[in-house]
This record gives sequence, structure tokens and C-alpha cells, in this order.
Amino acid sequence: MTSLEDEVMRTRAKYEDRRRRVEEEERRKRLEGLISSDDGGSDIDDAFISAAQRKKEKTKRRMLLKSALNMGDNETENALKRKAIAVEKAQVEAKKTLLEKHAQLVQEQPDDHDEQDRREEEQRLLHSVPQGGALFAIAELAQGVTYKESFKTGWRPPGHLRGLASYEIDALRKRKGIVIDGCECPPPIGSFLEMKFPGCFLKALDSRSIIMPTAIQMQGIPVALSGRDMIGIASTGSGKTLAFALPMIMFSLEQETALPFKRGEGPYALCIVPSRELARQIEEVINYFSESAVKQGHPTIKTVLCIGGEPVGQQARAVQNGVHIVVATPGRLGDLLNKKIMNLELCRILVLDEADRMLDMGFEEELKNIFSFFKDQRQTLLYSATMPTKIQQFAKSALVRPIVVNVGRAGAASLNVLQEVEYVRGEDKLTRLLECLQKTPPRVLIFAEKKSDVDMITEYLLLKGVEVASLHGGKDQRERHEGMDAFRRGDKDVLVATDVASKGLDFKEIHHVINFDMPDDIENYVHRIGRTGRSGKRGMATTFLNKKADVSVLMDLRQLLMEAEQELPPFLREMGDDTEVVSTEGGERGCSFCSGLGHRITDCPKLVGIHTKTTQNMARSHAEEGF
Ligand SMILES: Nc1ncnc2c1ncn2[C@@H]1O[C@H](COP(=O)(O)OP(=O)(O)OP(=O)(O)O)[C@@H](O)[C@H]1O
Repeated sequence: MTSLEDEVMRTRAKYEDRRRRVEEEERRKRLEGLISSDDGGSDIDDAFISAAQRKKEKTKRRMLLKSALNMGDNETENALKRKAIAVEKAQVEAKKTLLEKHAQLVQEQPDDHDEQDRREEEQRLLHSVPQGGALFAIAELAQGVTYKESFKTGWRPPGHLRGLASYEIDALRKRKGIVIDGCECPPPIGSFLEMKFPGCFLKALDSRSIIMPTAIQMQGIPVALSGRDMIGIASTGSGKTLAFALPMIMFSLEQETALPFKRGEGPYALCIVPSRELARQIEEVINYFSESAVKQGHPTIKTVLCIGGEPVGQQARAVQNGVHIVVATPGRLGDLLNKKIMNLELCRILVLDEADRMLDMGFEEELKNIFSFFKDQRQTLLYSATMPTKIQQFAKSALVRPIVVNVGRAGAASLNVLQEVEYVRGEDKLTRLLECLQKTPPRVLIFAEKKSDVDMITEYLLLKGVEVASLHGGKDQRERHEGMDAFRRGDKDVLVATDVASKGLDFKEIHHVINFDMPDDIENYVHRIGRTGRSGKRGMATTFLNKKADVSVLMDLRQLLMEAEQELPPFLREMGDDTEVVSTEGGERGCSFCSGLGHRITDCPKLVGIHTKTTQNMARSHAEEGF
């Protein structure tokens, strides 16, 4: 046996032992009733909770969080150390004279004028970002068409919730961590039954062990069913797909029942997503519920997948046969619309999943083109786990009386993921990767920025006898599909992928996400690690960093780890003090342009990128026009 294999065996034994101890600890806690099996379930109907009960719940949550973070001896030790430092600081403070305290206060106080100047500069910067106009229909803009009223639907919340006072509804939201912005928002609903879904949906949910709605579903589904435009923000793996898919199917069923769709008609609902794999996954969810409805005697809901890499002819025929729901990626959808194979004349519901990512990934022009095909008002639902302030502002201006539903901070990492960060030199990455694979049982997802790195890692792991599949944009559709499927089925233990697999994909039982390198922006990091720790389960993420990582993204990562109460490695700890970066705009945390917590808008690398690009474009067009 080589020394490396020897080392790997030892590491594996170490982790096996650790895992066994963690499992034993979990079992013990469960027995003690610290981990309740209905976490995420609803108890929304009992509006009033006693103070004692609330205290008990708070303690339970704290214990849950502690176990979610998988606190080991080291962490506990560090927490004690932090506490000791805080006590020491407080003692020093107490010994200071009043004069000393005053002098310190004056020193710490920001100069009012400086602060004012900074606020003005930040505002100026925020408004100086060009808004490309995606989400607006050009024809409507040109004709000055604006919609003032939301859609009216026949759906109503159950009577006992309609009768609640607004402070009682606010209390329900508060208990579930739901924050809303927008007028006349329907109340959150704590059960699928009370959302008035047909029995076949309830049965289908039940057979997938989906009993109670998650927080985003409690509020997002009533908003969608009452016809309102919305922006839904909730952490990765929190069930956003059903929050938009169920209303889409329900409305389509209602339409088909009232007046069956003929050849050439439809789609009635359109869902646009950034990757082919995500589109396929959403189509499968929709088909599952549609089929369950058919079994109970409801009409068939036809869903067509319109994605690149597949023959256009087949998709065109399916669309032309009459379609209720289309799930698409922007490129192929634009193609079908431009060639007049599809139209959006009847389309009334528009969903953009991972909306901010699509704009960030440069799909803006495609989206602008697609929006120009809308002939009438539509209900727009935007969803993501990350939604930078600027995109929210812009989206709000394009939607009709939108309601923003927030569960947790936009851009926060899932608290179900234990995040570890390691300093690994470039030349040591592969061997360390092999060791890291032993940290958890399969399945493991490895992310790398470059396609060439994905291929290189895959080859290395194959040589080492690991059952591995890979996925990136350079592969043909058949290879992409086969790799994904093998991993989904569990035939492969490891999937190595670029960011094409980082958004929205829901693989069962991913225990570990390894970032072979740090992505360029913090939002991608949040989406990547969010492939584990889904649906209330726990997972682990390991990120390799070295000198090549961008300082700004490291500062964002540092704050993100602190926010999730994760341990900082020494090299990240040394990068700054533990104070939060607070934007001057309304006390907002971090950058008011992107989701980064580690910098202000004045230091935002993304903004610099946009300004550089705009300046270059202007210079190019001036040159072309002979200036
Ligand atoms: N109410 C629920 N109870 C239990 N499990 C649920 C519930 N709703 C959805 N799930 C399951 O949770 C998993 C994650 O859901 P989903 O893919 O919709 O997350 P998401 O919020 O869209 O995540 P991402 O931000 O990564 O796209 C899925 O396997 C889904 O079946």
C-alpha cells in the first residue's frame, strides 16, 4: 500500500469514528426530545403562545442550531474562549473613568458630515447602475402601458384567517420568520388543506412525505393563489419550487376545466430557469402532480420542456398541440418565440426561478426579447435564495403591486450546512480532495470554476477508483443527461461540476459539497453549498482557499461564516475585526448593490465590473460611429 493510500485509510477510520460519535450524540438528543421530528411543520393555527412555551421553543431552537452546526469540542472551547475575552473586555470597560469613556465615545463617533457625504455617494452609485429593462415588455413601455391592478382570482384564504386582526397575522408571520413588504398581503396558511388544493394534490404531497408547508410555502402560495405579483426569497432547499409549481398547476387545471385548450393554444403558465437540468427537474415535479390529478379524474395538464441541446422539432410539435405549462431556458425559449413556433398571447403566469442569477449570468438580453412577446398583463413570480437589493428594487418597479416575501436574509447561507474552509495550496488540492471525500459517506458534489478543472478532477478520481460522474457546459446533452442521471440514481458516488449544477438542483442525500475553488461571487457560493442541507436535513461544505482567491469575496465569505456562527480559520480571522459592515442606507447590512456582507457599495467589485463594461461599450460605439 502506498503512503497516500495508507494516509487515506487512516483518515477514513478517523472520520468513520467521528461520524459514529455524531450519530450517537444525535440519537441521544432525539431521545431527549431536543430534535423534534416535525421541524418546519406548522403550528400556525394556535396564534397565542404562552411566555413559558415561547421560552421553551427558544431553548429548543438554540439546541437545534447547536446540533445543526455540529459543534464539536473545539467549537465549544472556542465559544468559551470568546466568552472569556468578552468578560475581560467588560471588566476593562468597567474600570474606565467617565472622562476616559467620553473621550472614547467622541473618537468612535463618525463625523456627521463624512457620514452624510458617504450616504450621498452610495445613493449616487446605486442609482448610477444601468437598468437593462429585462422584466419590462418593450411594446408596453413604448405604448406607455402600465398595469395598476393585480389579477383577481376566485381563491380566498380560509374564513378563520380572514377574520384575524392585522397584528395577529403579523404575529403568525413573526413566528415563522416571514417578513413581507407590500400592501394587502394575504395571511400565511399553515396547511396545504387550508390552501384549498384538491385532494389529489394532498395525496401526492403526502406520498412524498410532504405534510406541512415550509415558511416560504405558507406565505408564497397564498400570495400566488390570490393573483399577486411576488418576489420570494428563502434559503436553499426550503421548498421554493412547490411554492410556484402548485399554483401554476392549479390555475392551469382551472382553465382547462372551464374551457379546454385547443391546438396551437397556450402556454398559460411559463417558467424560465437558468439551466437545462433545473428545467428538467421542475418539469418532473409538475408532471408528478399533473399525473396525480389525472388519476383522480381531472383533465390532463400538458407540460412541455423547451431547453437547448434537444431537437427543436419535437418541442415545436408538442407546443403546437396545445400546452398549459412551458418550462424553459432563455435561449431555446427565445428561439421558439422568434420563429413564431410559440406565442405568449394566452400566457398569464410567469415564473422566473433563480431570477437574480439569470440576470447576473448575462441572460438579460434574452429575457428582454422574451418579455417583448407578452401581449397582456401577467402575474409574475420571481424566486431565489439570493436577491441583491438592486435587483429587488428594479424587479419591484417592473411588477404590479408586488409583495416581497422574505424568509431569512436574502443571500444568507442555509443554517443546515456546516461550513469548513481550508487553506490548500494549488499543488496540494487533489490529494486533499481525496482526503476530504472521507469526511462523509457518499454522495458528494464537487464544484470547480473551470470546465478543464472539472475534467482534470474527474480523471484523477477515476484513477483513484472513485465512482464519479461529471457535468459542465462543454459536454453534449446526452453526456450531461447520463452523468446527472447516474448520480441521481446513486450509481455514482461523486459528481464533479461547474456552476451549471449549483443553482436549484435537488439531489437526494448529498452529504458533502466540496468547493475545489472559491466562486467569483458570494451568491454562487451560497447556491453551491445549498445543494446539501436541504429540506431540513443537515450537510457539510468544505471550501479550498489559497492566495488566488479574490480578497473582496473572501471578506464576504468571512462575514457570511460569522453570520451563520461558523468557526473562522485563522487566515480569515486575521483579515479583519469582527465588526459588521453596515451600509449607511437604512442600516442595511453589507453592500446595498450585491449580496456581499464584507464590503460597502463603494468597494463593490461587481459594480466596478459593470461600470467598466459600460464605459468600454460606450467607447466602442463612439469608435464605431467615428467619434
Ligand atoms: N413542505 C415540505 N416538507 C418537506 N419537504 C419539502 C417540502 N417542500 C419541499 N420539500 C422538499 O424539499 C426539497 C427542496 O425543495 P426545493 O428544491 O423546492 O428547494 P428550493 O428552495 O427551490 O432550493 P434552491 O434554492 O436550491 O433552488 C425537495 O426535495 C422537496 O421535495
